[in-house]
Amino acid sequence: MSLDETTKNYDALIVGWGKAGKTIAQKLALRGQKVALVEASPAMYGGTCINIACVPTKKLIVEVEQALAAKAREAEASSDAAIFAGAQKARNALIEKLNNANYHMVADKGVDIYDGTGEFVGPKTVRVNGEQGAQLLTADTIIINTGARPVVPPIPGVDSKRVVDSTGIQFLPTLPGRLAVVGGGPIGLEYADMFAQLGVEVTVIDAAPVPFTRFDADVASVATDILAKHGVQFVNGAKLASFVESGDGVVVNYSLTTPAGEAENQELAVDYVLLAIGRRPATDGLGLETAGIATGARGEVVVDEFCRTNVPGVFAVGDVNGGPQFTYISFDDHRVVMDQLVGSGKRSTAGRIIPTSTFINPPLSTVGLGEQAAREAGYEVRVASKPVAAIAAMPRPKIVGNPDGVIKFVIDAATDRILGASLLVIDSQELINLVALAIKQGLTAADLAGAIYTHPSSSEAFNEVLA
Ligand SMILES: Cc1cc2nc3c(=O)[nH]c(=O)nc-3n(C[C@H](O)[C@H](O)[C@H](O)COP(=O)(O)OP(=O)(O)OC[C@H]3O[C@@H](n4cnc5c(N)ncnc54)[C@H](O)[C@@H]3O)c2cc1C
Ligand SMILES: NC(=O)c1ccc[n+]([C@@H]2O[C@H](COP(=O)([O-])OP(=O)(O)OC[C@H]3O[C@@H](n4cnc5c(N)ncnc54)[C@H](O)[C@@H]3O)[C@@H](O)[C@H]2O)c1
Repeated sequence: MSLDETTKNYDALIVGWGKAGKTIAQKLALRGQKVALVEASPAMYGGTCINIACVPTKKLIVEVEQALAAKAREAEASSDAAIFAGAQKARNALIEKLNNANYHMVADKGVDIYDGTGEFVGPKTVRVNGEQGAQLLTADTIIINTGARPVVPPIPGVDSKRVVDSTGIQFLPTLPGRLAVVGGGPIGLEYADMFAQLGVEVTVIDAAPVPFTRFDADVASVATDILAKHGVQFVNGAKLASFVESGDGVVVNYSLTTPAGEAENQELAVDYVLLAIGRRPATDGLGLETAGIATGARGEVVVDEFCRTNVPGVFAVGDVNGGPQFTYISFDDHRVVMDQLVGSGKRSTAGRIIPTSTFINPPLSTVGLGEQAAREAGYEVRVASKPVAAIAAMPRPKIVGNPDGVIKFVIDAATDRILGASLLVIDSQELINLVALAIKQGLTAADLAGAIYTHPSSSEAFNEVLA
């Protein structure tokens, strides 16, 4: 949209092209409402997930895995660098298409799109600061959907061009020989595993005491071994000090604590550093104070279980409201807000069962309570667990050539109800959704064990593990 000096009024205004916001924009426009969407950058039409996060990272991972599998079969092997370059090319082609498709998905439904950063200048007034100038917009309903940004620690050398974030690493000019991944969360682990499988010397440096620290210890140990087998090295309990560029590389300086409690300085020379130590709600510069919209300690917009801020008519959805940072949570936030705007107003974020998948190879997926957490919650716990390679009733991992991993269920011994699961196995990004539904419906281990599954599939593991 071109910008002019008069204030434009809308029924609904969405600030930031996130998953929730773009879905709400389309639905309200189809209902005949006058809707505007403000996005800081055309390169981000469609939001973080499709442009720089979930989709491009999984495209890179899949391309690399498929090319490596082909390479293992071929007599004439392509180089790892060529495989990486091919994966980048495929990634770029896909993302360009999706960015364009996302633009049309919204614009073609009659939503007015404004290029520029949105900034509140009053409780119900947003100024778009664009290249062409400023534009004032008002609306009865305003939805903040600005996502999150990488956390950047205030340490020397952090602005080096050899220190890249989860976006920068997708555009490395060549495959590095040595990579330090600072942060062993999902971003760090997914990239670490992919680059290690490409023959890169990868070291994950994390502040947490052990790798996969948020998972059950036995599952974490199997996952750590698999990544170690792929070539990933882990440094845990690290305190980051600085990055120093040196020649064609960069040195990571950090310290470890000795058993005597003393700090021991360490350094690691690499070609690049991927910095992935978390993402913070993107509220800087949004003018929330001017609008009187409350924020919390991490900068998140404070909302209730209906995604409502303290200002009537203003909602915050997705990463910016400080909830779990997943695209599907943003999608669910959209359902909550739509129910407020045009439904019964009853749907809320309370009581969500939230599965997760970390796309290492094989993927590690979880839902519900871990073993320790279940015990701490007072349950008498039964654990049903089996290494994937030992599950006779599930030949699929052997068919596809990846029998690594473990399947573990945490069950309430008193009722036989499923409390949680950790699935480190091929296809777990699909299986975990079935388990999440089972937990939501209060199903028992016997229900899942007794179900009929197709063959050869991955879900038939449940016949055996839960028997
Ligand atoms: C590398 C990576 C991999 C990930 N992988 C997965 C995955 O596999 N599965 C998964 O579920 N989640 C994954 N995530 C998390 C997921 O990407 C986010 O949770 C999700 O995209 C958040 O969506 P959102 O609706 O909050 O907003 P976003 O999609 O983040 O959109 C926010 C938009 O607002 C714009 N914006 C910001 N400030 C302003 C402003 N002031 N004015 C106008 N526009 C503004 C931004 O440019 C952006 O386009 C990943 C994240 C990263 C970084
Ligand atoms: N597959 C998926 O669903 C997927 C994939 C990628 C990202 N995401 C989402 O994006 C979010 C952000 O991911 P992330 O991996 O950046 O963050 P994270 O918060 O999940 O993990 C950050 C890691 O960095 C470590 N860390 C924090 N400060 C540190 C420091 N100063 N020095 C060393 N280590 C430090 C933490 O111990 C932790 O292991 C995730 O929480 C997740 O919700 C999801």
